[in-house]
Amino acid sequence: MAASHGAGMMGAAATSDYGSSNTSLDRAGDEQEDGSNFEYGLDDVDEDASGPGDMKPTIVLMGQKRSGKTSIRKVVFQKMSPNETLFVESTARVTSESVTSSFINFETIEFPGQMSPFDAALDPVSPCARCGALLFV
Ligand SMILES: Nc1nc2c(ncn2[C@@H]2O[C@H](COP(=O)(O)OP(=O)(O)OP(=O)(O)O)[C@@H](O)[C@H]2O)c(=O)[nH]1
Repeated sequence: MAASHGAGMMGAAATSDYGSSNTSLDRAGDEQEDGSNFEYGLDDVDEDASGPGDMKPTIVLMGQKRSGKTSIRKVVFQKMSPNETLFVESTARVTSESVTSSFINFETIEFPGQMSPFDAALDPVSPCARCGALLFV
Protein backbone atom coordinates (compact mmCIF):
# COMPACT_ATOMS: atom_id res chain seq x y z
CA MET A 1 0.00 0.00 0.00
CA ALA A 2 2.71 2.40 1.00
CA ALA A 3 4.86 1.25 -1.92
CA SER A 4 2.17 1.90 -4.51
CA HIS A 5 1.50 5.30 -2.96
CA GLY A 6 5.21 6.16 -3.22
CA ALA A 7 5.35 5.03 -6.82
CA GLY A 8 2.41 7.27 -7.60
CA MET A 9 4.20 10.26 -6.11
CA MET A 10 7.37 9.48 -8.06
CA GLY A 11 5.33 9.30 -11.24
CA ALA A 12 3.79 12.67 -10.52
CA ALA A 13 7.18 14.17 -9.72
CA ALA A 14 8.69 12.78 -12.91
CA THR A 15 5.89 14.28 -14.99
CA SER A 16 6.35 17.60 -13.28
CA ASP A 17 10.13 17.64 -13.94
CA TYR A 18 9.62 16.74 -17.58
CA GLY A 19 7.25 19.65 -17.99
CA SER A 20 9.58 22.14 -16.34
CA SER A 21 12.59 21.05 -18.41
CA ASN A 22 10.56 21.59 -21.56
CA THR A 23 9.82 25.11 -20.42
CA SER A 24 13.50 25.90 -19.81
CA LEU A 25 14.43 24.51 -23.24
CA ASP A 26 11.85 26.77 -24.83
CA ARG A 27 13.35 29.75 -23.00
CA ALA A 28 16.87 28.83 -24.14
CA GLY A 29 15.62 28.62 -27.71
CA ASP A 30 14.19 32.12 -27.44
CA GLU A 31 17.56 33.48 -26.27
CA GLN A 32 19.36 31.93 -29.21
CA GLU A 33 16.92 33.51 -31.65
CA ASP A 34 17.65 36.90 -30.07
CA GLY A 35 21.39 36.34 -30.61
CA SER A 36 22.16 38.44 -27.56
CA ASN A 37 24.07 35.66 -25.77
CA PHE A 38 26.44 34.80 -28.61
CA GLU A 39 27.85 38.12 -29.71
CA TYR A 40 31.61 38.52 -29.99
CA GLY A 41 33.66 41.61 -29.20
CA LEU A 42 32.57 44.70 -27.39
CA ASP A 43 29.30 46.54 -27.59
CA ASP A 44 29.07 49.25 -30.25
CA VAL A 45 27.85 51.67 -27.61
CA ASP A 46 31.06 51.36 -25.58
CA GLU A 47 33.26 51.82 -28.65
CA ASP A 48 31.43 54.97 -29.62
CA ALA A 49 31.68 56.40 -26.11
CA SER A 50 35.43 55.98 -25.55
CA GLY A 51 36.93 55.72 -29.02
CA PRO A 52 37.59 52.56 -30.99
CA GLY A 53 41.23 52.17 -29.90
CA ASP A 54 40.72 52.42 -26.18
CA MET A 55 38.77 49.25 -25.46
CA LYS A 56 40.45 46.72 -27.76
CA PRO A 57 41.49 43.40 -26.28
CA THR A 58 45.20 43.68 -25.58
CA ILE A 59 48.06 41.17 -25.61
CA VAL A 60 51.17 42.28 -23.71
CA LEU A 61 54.57 40.80 -24.64
CA MET A 62 57.38 40.85 -22.06
CA GLY A 63 60.60 38.95 -21.53
CA GLN A 64 64.37 38.84 -21.89
CA LYS A 65 66.11 40.80 -24.61
CA ARG A 66 66.66 38.92 -27.88
CA SER A 67 64.25 36.21 -26.70
CA GLY A 68 62.03 36.51 -29.76
CA LYS A 69 59.17 38.81 -28.72
CA THR A 70 59.22 40.91 -31.89
CA SER A 71 59.70 37.80 -34.00
CA ILE A 72 56.60 36.19 -32.48
CA ARG A 73 54.61 39.35 -33.08
CA LYS A 74 55.73 39.63 -36.71
CA VAL A 75 55.34 35.95 -37.60
CA VAL A 76 52.05 35.30 -35.83
CA PHE A 77 50.23 38.57 -36.43
CA GLN A 78 51.87 39.99 -39.57
CA LYS A 79 52.57 36.79 -41.52
CA MET A 80 56.31 37.49 -41.72
CA SER A 81 58.41 34.54 -42.79
CA PRO A 82 60.43 33.12 -39.83
CA ASN A 83 63.63 33.51 -41.87
CA GLU A 84 63.11 37.25 -42.12
CA THR A 85 63.13 37.65 -38.33
CA LEU A 86 66.94 37.37 -38.52
CA PHE A 87 66.88 41.02 -39.61
CA VAL A 88 64.40 42.29 -37.04
CA GLU A 89 65.83 45.19 -35.05
CA SER A 90 65.89 45.31 -31.28
CA THR A 91 62.89 47.06 -29.75
CA ALA A 92 63.97 50.24 -28.00
CA ARG A 93 60.67 51.45 -26.56
CA VAL A 94 57.20 50.21 -25.70
CA THR A 95 55.62 49.38 -29.04
CA SER A 96 51.90 49.08 -29.52
CA GLU A 97 50.29 47.86 -32.69
CA SER A 98 46.73 47.22 -33.84
CA VAL A 99 45.91 43.89 -35.45
CA THR A 100 42.95 44.21 -37.77
CA SER A 101 43.53 41.30 -40.14
CA SER A 102 42.25 38.72 -37.63
CA PHE A 103 38.61 37.77 -37.01
CA ILE A 104 38.71 40.02 -33.96
CA ASN A 105 40.45 43.38 -33.74
CA PHE A 106 42.96 43.60 -30.92
CA GLU A 107 46.15 45.34 -29.90
CA THR A 108 49.64 44.08 -29.04
CA ILE A 109 51.96 45.93 -26.68
CA GLU A 110 55.61 44.88 -26.58
CA PHE A 111 58.01 45.95 -23.85
CA PRO A 112 61.71 46.22 -24.72
CA GLY A 113 63.76 43.38 -23.21
CA GLN A 114 66.71 45.60 -22.41
CA MET A 115 64.79 47.46 -19.68
CA SER A 116 62.75 46.25 -16.74
CA PRO A 117 59.09 46.34 -17.77
CA PHE A 118 58.31 47.78 -14.35
CA ASP A 119 60.58 50.77 -14.86
CA ALA A 120 58.47 53.85 -14.19
CA ALA A 121 59.80 55.42 -17.40
CA LEU A 122 57.89 52.81 -19.42
CA ASP A 123 54.58 53.57 -17.71
CA PRO A 124 53.68 49.90 -17.16
CA VAL A 125 50.44 50.58 -15.30
CA SER A 126 48.35 51.64 -18.29
CA PRO A 127 49.23 48.64 -20.55
CA CYS A 128 48.85 46.20 -17.66
CA ALA A 129 45.44 47.62 -16.76
CA ARG A 130 44.25 46.88 -20.30
CA CYS A 131 46.06 43.53 -20.55
CA GLY A 132 43.84 40.62 -21.58
CA ALA A 133 46.73 38.17 -22.03
CA LEU A 134 50.39 38.34 -21.04
CA LEU A 135 52.95 36.58 -23.21
CA PHE A 136 56.26 36.27 -21.32
CA VAL A 137 59.11 34.99 -23.49
N1 LIG B 1 66.89 30.07 -33.29
C1 LIG B 1 65.88 30.90 -33.09
N2 LIG B 1 66.08 32.20 -33.21
C2 LIG B 1 65.05 33.01 -33.00
C3 LIG B 1 63.78 32.54 -32.66
N3 LIG B 1 62.92 33.58 -32.51
C4 LIG B 1 63.66 34.67 -32.75
N4 LIG B 1 64.94 34.34 -33.05
C5 LIG B 1 66.03 35.24 -33.39
O1 LIG B 1 66.42 35.92 -32.19
C6 LIG B 1 66.82 37.24 -32.51
C7 LIG B 1 66.10 38.21 -31.60
O2 LIG B 1 64.74 38.20 -31.91
P1 LIG B 1 63.77 39.41 -31.56
O3 LIG B 1 62.41 39.04 -32.04
O4 LIG B 1 64.34 40.70 -32.03
O5 LIG B 1 63.81 39.38 -29.97
P2 LIG B 1 63.18 40.44 -28.97
O6 LIG B 1 62.78 39.69 -27.75
O7 LIG B 1 62.13 41.24 -29.64
O8 LIG B 1 64.45 41.34 -28.64
P3 LIG B 1 64.44 42.80 -27.98
O9 LIG B 1 63.67 43.69 -28.88
O10 LIG B 1 65.90 43.16 -27.91
O11 LIG B 1 63.86 42.68 -26.59
C8 LIG B 1 66.53 37.47 -33.99
O12 LIG B 1 67.73 37.39 -34.71
C9 LIG B 1 65.61 36.33 -34.36
O13 LIG B 1 65.80 35.94 -35.70
C10 LIG B 1 63.59 31.13 -32.55
O14 LIG B 1 62.51 30.62 -32.27
N5 LIG B 1 64.67 30.36 -32.78
